[in-house]
Amino acid sequence: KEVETQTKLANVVVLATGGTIAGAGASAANSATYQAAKVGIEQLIAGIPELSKLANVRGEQVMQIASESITNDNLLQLGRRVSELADSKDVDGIVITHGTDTLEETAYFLNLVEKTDKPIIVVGSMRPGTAMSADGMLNLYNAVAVASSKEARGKGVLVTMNDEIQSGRDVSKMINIKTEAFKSAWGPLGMVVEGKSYWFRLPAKRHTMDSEFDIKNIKSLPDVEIAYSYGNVSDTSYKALAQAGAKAIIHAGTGNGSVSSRVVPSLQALRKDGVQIIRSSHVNAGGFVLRNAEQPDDKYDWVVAHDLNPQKARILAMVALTKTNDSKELQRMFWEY
Ligand SMILES: NC(=O)C[C@H](N)C(=O)O
Repeated sequence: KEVETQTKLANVVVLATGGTIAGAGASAANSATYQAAKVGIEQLIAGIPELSKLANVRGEQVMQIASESITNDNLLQLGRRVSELADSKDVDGIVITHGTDTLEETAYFLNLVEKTDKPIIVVGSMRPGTAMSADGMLNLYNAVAVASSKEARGKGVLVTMNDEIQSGRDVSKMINIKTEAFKSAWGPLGMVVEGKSYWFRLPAKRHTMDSEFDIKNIKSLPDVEIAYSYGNVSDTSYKALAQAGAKAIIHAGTGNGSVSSRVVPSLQALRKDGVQIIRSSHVNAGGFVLRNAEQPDDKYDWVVAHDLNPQKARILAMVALTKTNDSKELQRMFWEY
């Protein structure tokens, strides 16, 4: 009986969505030229026999796309399936294989809306499985290792890339050609080595069980768009996005989410018309936008995204707008999540 309990393996479901981890190239030398989303989940799992020592693993192909093409409907579809599995008592952990281009967005979305403390791990690769030194196998092995561990419970949605365990909220694709592509301004939470995880810190922001958002109550996501800022920027894109129906515009600002004097009047006018203006920063290694520091946000009734990069700010804005259109409430959410 004792032996039986000791060797009881966790049940882990791998939900496959495509990406380079399911990619295939013409030759082993093709590490960057290949087609994403080609290989099915059964084949990926069969390629790593060592998984069977970590957990009882089964796969499900939810979609088969390159992650740059993920839509809001795809996010909702995936989120609902994760939620169903998390509610099942036969499932101990969930892994999602995903393209790396928007992996940080999906991971943050799930971190906000999944009401579970079971491990949810999002994983991708930078090289297709057909390439020399492909990174997908080990990344997926690590993801299953973390998903099947008790220590990963209650830590929010996690990402395992390059031997690191990152918070899905903080992590971002910072480099697009190296296998050490994913980093967080605040550092990884831990490491996973030879199938064992080593933890060093915990996420500080609200997530999953402690979140006020629930995928079960989200029918659709509102239109939130991003406008990129730079020297000599004009208001053309901001106005066009609002005209096309954006409920909020994420200002992907320079530096501290600063706003060019050329576009300030237009952003004020858009806010008066009901569009939420959310100031974020597009600096590479981690923006940090403070309220009323670069612009009088109180006076203009704008929101700041704090340390969320523009693409993560879009995710939180969409989810938040399913609950409220009050700018003070939105700002509270941007501080708390
Ligand atoms: N490395 C990758 O997965 C990139 C690919 N374009 C994707 O996001 O699906």
